[in-house]
Amino acid sequence: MTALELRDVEYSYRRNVALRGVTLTVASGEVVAITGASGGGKSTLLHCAAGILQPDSGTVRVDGQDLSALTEEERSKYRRSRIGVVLQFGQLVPDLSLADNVALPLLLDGHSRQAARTSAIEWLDQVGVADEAEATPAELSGGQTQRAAVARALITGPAVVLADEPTGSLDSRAGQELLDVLLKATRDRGAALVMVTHDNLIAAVADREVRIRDGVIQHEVRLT
Ligand SMILES: Nc1ncnc2c1ncn2[C@@H]1O[C@H](COP(=O)(O)OP(=O)(O)OP(=O)(O)O)[C@@H](O)[C@H]1O
Repeated sequence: MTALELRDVEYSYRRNVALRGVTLTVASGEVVAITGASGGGKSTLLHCAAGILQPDSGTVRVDGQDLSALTEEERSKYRRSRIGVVLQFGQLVPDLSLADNVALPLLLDGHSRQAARTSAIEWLDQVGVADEAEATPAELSGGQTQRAAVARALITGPAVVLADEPTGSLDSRAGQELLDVLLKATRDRGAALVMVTHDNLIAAVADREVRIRDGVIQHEVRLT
């Protein structure tokens, strides 16, 4: 089943053209690494796929839903439940505990505080930081907070997880561990995983590598 489909997506920052007609289809359960030199358009592609940026033209479908067909309010609700996002760092709310950070998407979707926290603590356990549930991000390592970011991205059961340099702020060992957690969590749930990376480690575990340059997909390599 197709989890994510970008068709002829174009995006410009004022006169700076970042994507020049990108078409990409990712199946449920597939792991795709987006690679390429700096400035090629990797992050812009990810932000369009996440519904954070609206393409100037072309369509983005997540789990069959055309994001541009939704109102802004519908889109943000859809994004929250069907799209998980993991960034390089700094994604968690600094004043909230890990448990409250991870519970947040469920609270915003109207779940009770107790149900949201119970689920958050289960998720923190799955990503290996349940003992740190009541600590705030500043009290923890980069690897621990990134694990919580993975839990927060997955707690709503998204069809697609989009990760922008998820291991970029970590040393190689913590990076490898985070990658293992991210791959397992998405595979267990059959979600598609699309990761932007400079890291060969990530490209090596992906099913497919998509290289982008000057806003165009330069080539795709199936790795498995
Ligand atoms: N907020 C912005 N305003 C104007 N131009 C931007 C903005 N963000 C990105 N760009 C430009 O869009 C193009 C694509 O940038 P993008 O960040 O998507 O590339 P990238 O491949 O992710 O780069 P990097 O690997 O350095 O993160 C570049 O020319 C960049 O300068």
